[in-house]
Amino acid sequence: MKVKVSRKAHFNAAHRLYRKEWDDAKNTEIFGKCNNPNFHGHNYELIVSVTGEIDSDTGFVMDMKVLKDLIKQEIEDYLDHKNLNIEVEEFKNLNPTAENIAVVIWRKLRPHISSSNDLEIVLYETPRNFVTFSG
Ligand SMILES: Nc1nc2c(c(=O)[nH]1)N=C([C@H](O)[C@H](O)COP(=O)(O)OP(=O)(O)OP(=O)(O)O)CN2
Ligand SMILES: [Zn+2]
Repeated sequence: MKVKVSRKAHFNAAHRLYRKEWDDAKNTEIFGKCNNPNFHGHNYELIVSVTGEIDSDTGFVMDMKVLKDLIKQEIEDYLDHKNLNIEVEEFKNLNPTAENIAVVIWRKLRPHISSSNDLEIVLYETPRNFVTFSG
């Protein structure tokens, strides 16, 4: 019997969507206002879910306090109030789209989650735009 436990978190970050290899006309055609060279910010909302068997001793799939601390250390401290394109190594050569940010978050958390549990990332870039990644 598997159960999914989830923790919400948030961070604020700035980004610009563009490809260095494309000229400004092409970048504006594809990315529109998101190609503004002055960057813009989002209040990202993150839902991290871990699915697995309930431990018969603790009653936990995973201790939510441990999950909370893990998200703070690995994600919030790493991304909050950052310019993703400039300050975050993974995005120096990778467009910081919601899809790519979700994959980066999954890769940073996965080594810390029990291999017998599944990990899912839901990332809201705006209240109406969100992506889901499960590895
Ligand atoms: N597949 C993706 N498409 C877009 C992404 C993305 O990460 N993946 N990102 C953007 C922009 O960064 C931004 O998220 C779009 O903002 P906007 O279109 O203004 O979205 P809103 O939800 O604020 O728009 P409403 O009109 O208020 O619904 C673009 N595309
Ligand atoms: Zn944006």
